[in-house]
Amino acid sequence: MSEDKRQQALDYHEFPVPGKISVELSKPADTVEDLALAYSPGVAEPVREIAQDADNVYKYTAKGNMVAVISNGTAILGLGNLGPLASKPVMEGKALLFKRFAGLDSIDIEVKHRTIEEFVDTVANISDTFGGINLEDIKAPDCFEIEKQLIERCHVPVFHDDQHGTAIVTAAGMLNALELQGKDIKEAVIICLGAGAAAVACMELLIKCGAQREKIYMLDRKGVIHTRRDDINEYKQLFANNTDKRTLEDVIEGADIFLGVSGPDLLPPEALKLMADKPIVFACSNPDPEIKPELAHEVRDDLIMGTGRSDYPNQVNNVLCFPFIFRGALDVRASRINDEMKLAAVEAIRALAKEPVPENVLKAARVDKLEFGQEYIIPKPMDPRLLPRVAKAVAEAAVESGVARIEMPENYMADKEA
Ligand SMILES: NC(=O)C1=CN([C@@H]2O[C@H](COP(=O)(O)OP(=O)(O)OC[C@H]3O[C@@H](n4cnc5c(N)ncnc54)[C@H](OP(=O)(O)O)[C@@H]3O)[C@@H](O)[C@H]2O)C=CC1
Ligand SMILES: CC(=O)C(=O)O
Ligand SMILES: [Mg+2]
Repeated sequence: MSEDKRQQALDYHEFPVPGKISVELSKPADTVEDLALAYSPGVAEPVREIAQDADNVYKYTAKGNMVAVISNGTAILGLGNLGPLASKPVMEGKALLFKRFAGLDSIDIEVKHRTIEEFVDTVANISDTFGGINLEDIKAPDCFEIEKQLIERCHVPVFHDDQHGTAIVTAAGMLNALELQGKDIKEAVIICLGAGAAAVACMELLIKCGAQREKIYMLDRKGVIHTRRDDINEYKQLFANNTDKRTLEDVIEGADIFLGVSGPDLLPPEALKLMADKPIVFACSNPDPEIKPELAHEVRDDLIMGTGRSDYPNQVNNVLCFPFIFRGALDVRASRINDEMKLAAVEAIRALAKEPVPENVLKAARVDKLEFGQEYIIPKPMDPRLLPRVAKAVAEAAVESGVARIEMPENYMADKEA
């Protein structure tokens, strides 16, 4: 990032007030009458109602529209384990996106802890306060155990965004990119650089979309994950390939897909040259991708390229999912976010990229034209149609799969479709 842009980013966060979120009141609190309703004595009435029937909490408090963004700062974007406090700007950023794109109130919570048990206890003990829990930037393999335990213990949806939000958006973009490149997911040879939270979830969801496990080569810092390695955890084990290939260069020759969910500049241009015709490269590490798009386009003119960033075409980033999947889940009070809801989100995101793009989206994206093709495989985050399309698809899937605790609201999202 240039010095100029760096300062701009710091100023954005510092001025006119520090940070990116604040709390606003939804009720008047000006007069003695207002205060007698908002606080003592009036507040005792909803207290009594909730004590009698816990469901009344959705009627009388902000719970039903509130998501907690919770991190321990152990895998902050691709910057690594920089601790809970340093993760705060990212978590405030996620809260900003929840509000901006889905109207959901959101608060960031950064947890200092020693053991997985301590983290899980902390989150489980406060979870009833919120309509949903969005876990963020927690490193693998801890994230898998943490999410599993929290799903068991919490009464509201728990969703590790780096796993499932990333996987949903990757699958949506990948299916479109494969279609454009004329390739079949069942035949595709897939290289996944990174073997953590995002990698494991992305590969599992691509398999649900038709990818063949044996055609996937996953790599961590030590190279290819293969069946003769004895240093891999149970999650990497699921992707141990029975192969003699050991390095990125070994596996990438003739591959159709490269997904980077690892770190900056880890895909050398020489390796990209080895890929099959019409390759797909999603270099999703933030803020710095596994290969810069300029460099990738220099060595290949037949590729479809995506990154996690806002300032290049094809932003493959979980922002296209998490605001909307929570919106849909909360609006039907889903008890969990299941595979049916995830696959519904994939299809809804994917389908939107094939529709004509409205003028206001072009304006916000600072482009003259966007048309389904190499440079536009996935919607822009500021596309207002994402909210009604994805939230509705998710809510309907929740109802149909039996995890919704209330019925589909009448004319759900109709006003947002205009
Ligand atoms: N665009 C998007 O929407 C998203 C992008 N990401 C990006 O994906 C990356 C990983 O995030 P996440 O999965 O949450 O983090 P994790 O900490 O869970 O996993 C990181 C993985 O990257 C691997 N890795 C790191 N450096 C190298 C290297 N030099 N060579 C090979 N593998 C390497 C690690 O290997 P090992 O297991 O050996 O330590 C580990 O498997 C980050 O850059 C993040 O920004 C994540 C989520 C969403
Ligand atoms: C986008 C995101 O969540 C990440 O890079 O971690
Ligand atoms: Mg993240």
